[in-house]
Amino acid sequence: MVDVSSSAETHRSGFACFVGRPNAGKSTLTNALVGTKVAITSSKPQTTRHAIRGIVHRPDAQLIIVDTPGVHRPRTLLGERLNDLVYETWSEVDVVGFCVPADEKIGPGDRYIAAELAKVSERTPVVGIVTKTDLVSKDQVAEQLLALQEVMEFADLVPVSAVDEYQVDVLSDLLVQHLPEGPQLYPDGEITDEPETTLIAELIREAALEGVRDELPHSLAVGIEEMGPREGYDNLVDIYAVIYVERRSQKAIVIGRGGERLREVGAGARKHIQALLGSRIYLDLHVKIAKDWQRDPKQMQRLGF
Ligand SMILES: Nc1nc2c(ncn2[C@@H]2O[C@H](COP(=O)(O)OP(=O)(O)OP(=O)(O)O)[C@@H](O)[C@H]2O)c(=O)[nH]1
Repeated sequence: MVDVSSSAETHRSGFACFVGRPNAGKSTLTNALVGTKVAITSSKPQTTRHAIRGIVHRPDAQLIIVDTPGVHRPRTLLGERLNDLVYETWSEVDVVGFCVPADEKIGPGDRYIAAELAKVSERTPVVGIVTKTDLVSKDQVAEQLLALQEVMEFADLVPVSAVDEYQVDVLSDLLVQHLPEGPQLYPDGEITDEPETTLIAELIREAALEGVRDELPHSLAVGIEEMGPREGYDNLVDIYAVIYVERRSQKAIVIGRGGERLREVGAGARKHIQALLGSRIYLDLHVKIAKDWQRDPKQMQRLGF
């Protein structure tokens, strides 16, 4: 079970994706969750394999819903074997929503997805979602929930209707409860075509602050020096980033004994960046001392402030 007792001030942020056979209602549900207030354009720069489908902005959380490459497309799901990228995405997001429509019998397609999902469910919680409840009776919804429960072990089960907006807020709460604590990653409002590097820098900053927030309050910034797909590779993005600190002592904290901490920072950031981009990344992290960068307008600009 998830912890619902945490304080109201806790802010969570992270990633989710929906899976389910074609027509299960994934896109409609994403739109219902995101709502109309925040219009989300699918930001899909070159490096991004799977687009961000929507961002749920809440006072207490930010939930970024990403595509699973290959899985959302009709046909590939039943016909072909899922590729490695799908498993990677499933293990990189914080929670997966498995959608099954209320008005169709659970079939081999659903069982196939469930069996594949079960392989990652130890790492990533899976929420079972019965969609389109407005199309059937209450009894049928109950039956479908029972049937779904048989298919695999779920972290939570919930019936929803995107059309009636029935329990969409409940689903939002459930998904958010599986996210780690973290700050708002995207600004409110529409996504522009610019923020990919901003978000990546923020993910690295978050990972760098993990556990040492008190020691490194605001004196840490991240700059993305260079980023792009590696030539000759189908699915690999190189990212060169610099973590800027103000003092030698802070540099030592970030790097840790024998570089151990920096490796952890890299691993933590990589997981979420891969979830965001939908491709493998090579993350080159350096720590530099930028003395008093907070007071230097030139440096501030370079760091995106
Ligand atoms: N009645 C009703 N219809 C719904 C609901 N959600 C989705 N639909 C309809 O179901 C159909 C499929 O919905 P999508 O959201 O496109 O399904 P999807 O899972 O994203 O489909 P793919 O992109 O093919 O994988 C559409 O015609 C939707 O209008 C719902 O809550 N109630």
